[in-house]
Amino acid sequence: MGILSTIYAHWLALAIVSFGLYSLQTCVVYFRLRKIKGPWLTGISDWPHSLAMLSTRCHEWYAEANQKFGECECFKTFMIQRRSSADTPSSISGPIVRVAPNIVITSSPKVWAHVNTHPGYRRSPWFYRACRLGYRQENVFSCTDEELHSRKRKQMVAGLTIVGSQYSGRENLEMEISIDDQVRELVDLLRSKYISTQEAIVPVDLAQKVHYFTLDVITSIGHGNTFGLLRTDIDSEDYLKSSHDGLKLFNASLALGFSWLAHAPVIGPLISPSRTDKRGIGKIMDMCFSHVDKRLANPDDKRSDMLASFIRHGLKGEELRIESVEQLVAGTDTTSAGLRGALLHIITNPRVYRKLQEEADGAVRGGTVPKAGEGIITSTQAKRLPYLQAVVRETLRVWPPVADIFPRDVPQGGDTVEVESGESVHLPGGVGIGYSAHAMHRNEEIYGSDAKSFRPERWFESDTAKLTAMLRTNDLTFGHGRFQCLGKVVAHMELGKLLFEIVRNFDIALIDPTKPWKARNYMGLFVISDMWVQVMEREEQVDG
Ligand code: HEM
Repeated sequence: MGILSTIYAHWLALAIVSFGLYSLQTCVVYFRLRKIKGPWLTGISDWPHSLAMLSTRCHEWYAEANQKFGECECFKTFMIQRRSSADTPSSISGPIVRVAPNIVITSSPKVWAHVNTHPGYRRSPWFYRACRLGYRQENVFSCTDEELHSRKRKQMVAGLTIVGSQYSGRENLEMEISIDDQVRELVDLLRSKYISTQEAIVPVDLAQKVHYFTLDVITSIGHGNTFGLLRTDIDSEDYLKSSHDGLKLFNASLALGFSWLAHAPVIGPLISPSRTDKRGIGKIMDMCFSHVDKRLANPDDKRSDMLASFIRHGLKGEELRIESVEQLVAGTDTTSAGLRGALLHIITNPRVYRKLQEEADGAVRGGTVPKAGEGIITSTQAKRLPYLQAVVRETLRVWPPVADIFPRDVPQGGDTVEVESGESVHLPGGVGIGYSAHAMHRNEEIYGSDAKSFRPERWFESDTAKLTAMLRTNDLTFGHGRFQCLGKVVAHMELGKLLFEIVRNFDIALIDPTKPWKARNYMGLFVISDMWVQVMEREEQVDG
């Protein structure tokens, strides 16, 4: 009797055994984390998490989970203390909740810092492998192998920093000049084409122009050549659409559990992004690869940019090519989301807008920054403007530009983590633990009862201990420890310079305040569109 006829003869018995084994496995997985609560079905099924990812609002789902289900047996004392305390905040975020049978998330800065520094935790392959850009090609972000990741970081860190930074790399000498050029391009573009007056409104999609800006910055500091999107004011090659199509596809395949197919033999090479693709990430790859190849073909090129630094530090061949694509993916939607979030909060808060303009005018009058039209504010000057810096911090807090769970696998043998109240929780080995950005950065325990509101003044807190806790938590928006963002210096430079130059030159208002923008979360990155605004020249300009 053949194998098929044997299966046919015993199909019922086989079905019962399979179901029994599946149920047993589900129970075992469920019981490992039974003390940690989560939304309905998350203890036995990945579907609630998958649906949240497909909804493109998973950051909100994570935050709600923390808020509603943070009361687990492990935190009994924590919750009782909070409930009986006189200043009980209206919303308490539970420090650890379950979002899938084998995954928990935390809103505790203490736990998240521990997870990112304690040896043995490693990036969870189910998430990070889905961030590979080509067939089985690791980039620094997708890397789950600790040794390879650490080697890559060492080779790349200098290219993404500047003279006098914490890494003191004298590597990317042209970085600030390149960013200044793009700030100037964006201000000129708004001024030459999109100025509204009291007689006529000229709508402009600020989300799109900001994306042109970040893409031109990255290609300029990265490859020494911009796409020229701001100069031409058109994305004729569909770079934006290509990268967003790619993100959508990555997000859907991860949510539906198919992303592993892209690394499987035979089928993987056929479906992974490739430079021959006409759209998506493949198209972006082709453009980046061409830049790298041109540079390698001309070893006499004396440019001092990110690519030159990567080459000097030993990146070569396919690895160099793929890292140049990764910088583009990591450095555009992230900073774009930060800039758009800042601009939206500024233009919808008249008090904040006015205070920023007053600070800018005062700095011009005091001669500490260049007059409008005579130069772009330097990064050092921007860092000395306290209200501007408070607005940047407050934006990153209330609207963390990168908001996925960034899961790590707990070391084999498990680990015991301690939350802020001092209570300990044991996490079994192999369980994934991620981060709930919106729950952490809007936590009333850390930031006070108005934590959900945009109030830059909170950063002038006089209680030193409270301020220190706030600053430490806020710094986590760029990751932590050995996984911390490599582009933090670049991002801060873009934020400080562009926000200053926009507010000192223009008065901006939304066209339709009931629909400020469309924002969708794909794998933690925000694709934002339709941020229609009117831009007016400022009536009172300071002459200096
Ligand atoms: C406001 C803007 C930005 C935010 C909020 C941000 C946030 C983050 C976060 C949270 C991580 C850590 C992810 C993890 O833990 O797995 C990260 C990693 C990374 N970021 Fe950023 N990022 C920003 C801008 C940039 C820019 C402009 C670049 C490049 C020019 C960049 C390049 C990278 C790279 C290469 C990594 C991977 C580091 C590693 O794996 O060791 N980021 N970023």
